[in-house]
Amino acid sequence: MKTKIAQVYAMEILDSRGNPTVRVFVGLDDGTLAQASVPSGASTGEHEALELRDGDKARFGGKGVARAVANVMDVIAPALLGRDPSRQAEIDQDMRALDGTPDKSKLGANAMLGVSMAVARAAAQVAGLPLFAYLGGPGACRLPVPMMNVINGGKHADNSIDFQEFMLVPHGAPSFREALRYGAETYHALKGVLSHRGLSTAVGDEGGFAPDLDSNEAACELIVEAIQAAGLKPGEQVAIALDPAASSFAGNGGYDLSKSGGGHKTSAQMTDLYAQWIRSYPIVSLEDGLAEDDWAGFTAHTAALGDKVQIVGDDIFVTNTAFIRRGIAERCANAVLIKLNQIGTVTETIEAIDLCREAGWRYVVSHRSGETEDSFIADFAVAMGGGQIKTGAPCRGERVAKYNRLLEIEHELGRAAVYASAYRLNT
Ligand SMILES: C=C(OP(=O)(O)O)C(=O)O
Ligand SMILES: [Mg+2]
Repeated sequence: MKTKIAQVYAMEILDSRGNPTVRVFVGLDDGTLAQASVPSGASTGEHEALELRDGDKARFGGKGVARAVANVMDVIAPALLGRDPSRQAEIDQDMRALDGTPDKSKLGANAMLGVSMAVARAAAQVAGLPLFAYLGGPGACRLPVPMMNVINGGKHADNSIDFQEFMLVPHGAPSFREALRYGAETYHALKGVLSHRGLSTAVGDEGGFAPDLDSNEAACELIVEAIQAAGLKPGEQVAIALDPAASSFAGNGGYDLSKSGGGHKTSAQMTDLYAQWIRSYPIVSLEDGLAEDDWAGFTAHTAALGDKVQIVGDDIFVTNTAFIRRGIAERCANAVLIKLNQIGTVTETIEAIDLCREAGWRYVVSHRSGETEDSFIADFAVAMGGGQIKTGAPCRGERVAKYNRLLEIEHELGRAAVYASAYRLNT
């Protein structure tokens, strides 16, 4: 007899910014208990599925998630009791039908995703498999190259940098374990480089340093210096990825680099700026170099830069197949940032990834700037086999939880583990 869902329970917990978020427990009739916690973004795309918040100023300034929690227990739970947890796609479909809105605004994407992830974990436990193997099958052996955010700006830090994320990409390492070491050692070297120049080593939301710099470009220079100071080779062992998160500084028909005093730029001027940087620094990936509604700009941007670096769309696609499909038709990018809570169920996230695979696009499984200790995305990245994960600096518990889980998975896979060291965008 199949194991059945016997209990679905939710509670309000805190995320890494001290804001409330949803944790869901799914209990089965054989005593299995699984849980999952939902992350939360700050530089959110306009078309993301809705994160339901209470709006009651007396609790957490309106950011409470009591309504989402109640939706799990009062609306979703009764519909799932007695169901087989391995029927993930059906369960996700039924939750969507219960919600009935295009943006999940009735039940809340935070309520639905918590249930969706906890159901997957419960089913994996029943199958006697680690989550990555349950979701990815026997071929799930590829450890992702991490994108490690070591300098934070934009909406993630109160400093003078417009661009949100400057990341290390240790693509030249022989294994995930070594990649993590390259990243951690470069992170520590960067702290030394900053201190030596009298710059702040305080950190932003994702654990990267958040100094006040004279220009955005100075961040690339500091990172190259840090890679060398760590005894590693820039471009060969460790490269750079950028997420300017340009929607957050779009304005006046262009882009306002006002945090750094960099003036106003048109879409074409932004692309020229990136082209210059790509010539000067070992950059392999550029995410959201333009704003979410600048579709024509993205097409030109990809035509100009897409054969040199990976062009990743985050806010423009919001892990939504409708937007990704348009992006493929208009050649707006060559990769998609994948965030489970942008779309709100595990099944729809896998559909977005399937679309990328069909188009020959890459995909990067990603955390949010507001995270919890839940390491679901580590297993998910291995299961989906895309070979890339973005999950912050190699410090702060909520980021390190994902890296440490990837170390466990690599250990568990043993000789079968493959690090995507073939990741070479320029060849
Ligand atoms: C992780 C990101 O930030 P947030 O979670 O704030 O959207 C991002 O923009 O890629
Ligand atoms: Mg982004």
